[in-house]
Amino acid sequence: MEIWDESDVLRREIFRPHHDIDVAGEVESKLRAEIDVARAKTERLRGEVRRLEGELTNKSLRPIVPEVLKALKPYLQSPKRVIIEGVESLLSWPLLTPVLNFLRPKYRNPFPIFSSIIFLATTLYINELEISISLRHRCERRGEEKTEAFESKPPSLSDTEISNIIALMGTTVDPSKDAVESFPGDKKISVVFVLGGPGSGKGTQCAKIVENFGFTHLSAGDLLRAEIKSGSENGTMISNMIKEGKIVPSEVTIKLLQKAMIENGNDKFLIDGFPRNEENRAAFESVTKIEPEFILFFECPEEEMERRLLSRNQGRDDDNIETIRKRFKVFMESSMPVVEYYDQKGKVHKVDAMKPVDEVFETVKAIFSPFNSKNQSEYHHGPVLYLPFIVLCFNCLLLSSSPFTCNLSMLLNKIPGIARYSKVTGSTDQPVEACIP
Ligand SMILES: Nc1ncnc2c1ncn2[C@@H]1O[C@H](COP(=O)(O)OP(=O)(O)O)[C@@H](O)[C@H]1O
Ligand SMILES: O=c1ccn([C@@H]2O[C@H](COP(=O)(O)OP(=O)(O)O)[C@@H](O)[C@H]2O)c(=O)[nH]1
Repeated sequence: MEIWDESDVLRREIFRPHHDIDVAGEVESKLRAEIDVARAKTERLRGEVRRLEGELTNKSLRPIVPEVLKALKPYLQSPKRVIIEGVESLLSWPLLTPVLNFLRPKYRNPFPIFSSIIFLATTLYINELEISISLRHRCERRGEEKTEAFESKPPSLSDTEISNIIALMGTTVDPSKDAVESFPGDKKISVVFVLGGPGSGKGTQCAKIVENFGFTHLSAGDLLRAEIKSGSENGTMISNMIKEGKIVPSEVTIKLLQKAMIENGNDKFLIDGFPRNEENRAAFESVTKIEPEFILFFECPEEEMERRLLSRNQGRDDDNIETIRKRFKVFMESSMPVVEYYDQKGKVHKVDAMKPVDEVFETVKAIFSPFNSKNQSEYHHGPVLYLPFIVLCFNCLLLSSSPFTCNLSMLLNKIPGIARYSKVTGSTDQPVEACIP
């Protein structure tokens, strides 16, 4: 706590003498924005670090040290923490342990390997930060845009890198917490992924498919926006990612999709706007064990999508020109590979989304025809749904025929309350006693 409070002093001590750089002000606020985005992930990774801390004392885990180093990078995304932990690690670095032992006889470092790793990771991170900051200063001197210079070497990992690390770490989701039930084993779930650039008309066509083919529409973007509104602990992180047009970590989106599917209970789902990258796709398939029936892919030029998004008027934070351009870039770089993956498997149905809404739906209808229309599917279920009613009618018929009435009366008479009712009202044609052999 003492070290944390003195972080500003420490930061100045570390950066100023060597690099003549003031990390306060604009650079720091940029870093803080990055920290906000990374906070949720960092929380989870911190748990992992604690687990690894214990496990690293076991010699058999030493070969994974380079991987642990990599995994620690996002944990060190906060410069404050980097410095504080750097200093802490330095103090507990094994080479210094004898000195410290001499100075403070009670001092013992229980995790020498882990401390070394933290120290190395810290050094690496500070180097990266240093490069980024000096790059910014050089560009500033040349009169270039400050933000561009900064963004050219952000001191954080990309989404894909973070996702890879999360995948590498394996257990970032605590199974005891927020566990999602699995699908009922006997139920065959059909899933269609609806993909296309932002504003290509996915949501519009999904609404029509729901009306005509009895599917349930799950928009990953809508689920994420609902999660923000619900005040969940991931809300700020999701909101920042959406504002930046970035892809929310798979574990968050998949958990929301899986929950919505289980709660809904239907067996046919349109999943709109997901998977958005290869990692989303692989994680969904491995978590849910569901392979999509096919992919409905809306092709639309960027100028048209841009025009549509700017006139969408749904009050969305990300429908502004700056974020729209970022979303287009993410779509081309991260989402198109998913379409290509399924295309190679012969699962993609491409639809020209430039046409008017109804014409687009004509093409969509032809693709969905094997799924039967909603009415037909209700018809198939008809006899099952009406079974109780049919049985009731059948019973009424039986009551009106005397031999059956007799048998039925015999049965009813064995139930005291009903027997009395039957005798008193004389609801059968013959006296009840006469029927008993
Ligand atoms: N075929 C179309 N022609 C013209 N405008 C369309 C068409 N399809 C959708 N739109 C409009 O474009 C905007 C974006 O459509 P939407 O379905 O929300 O896209 P997405 O879900 O792919 O982001 C909406 O305002 C919608 O009314
Ligand atoms: O699986 C998903 C779906 C959406 N998003 C985020 O939600 C935003 C809006 O997505 P949506 O599908 O609602 O809108 P679209 O971009 O298709 O117009 C995206 O830019 C992403 O930031 C995400 O991270 N993962």
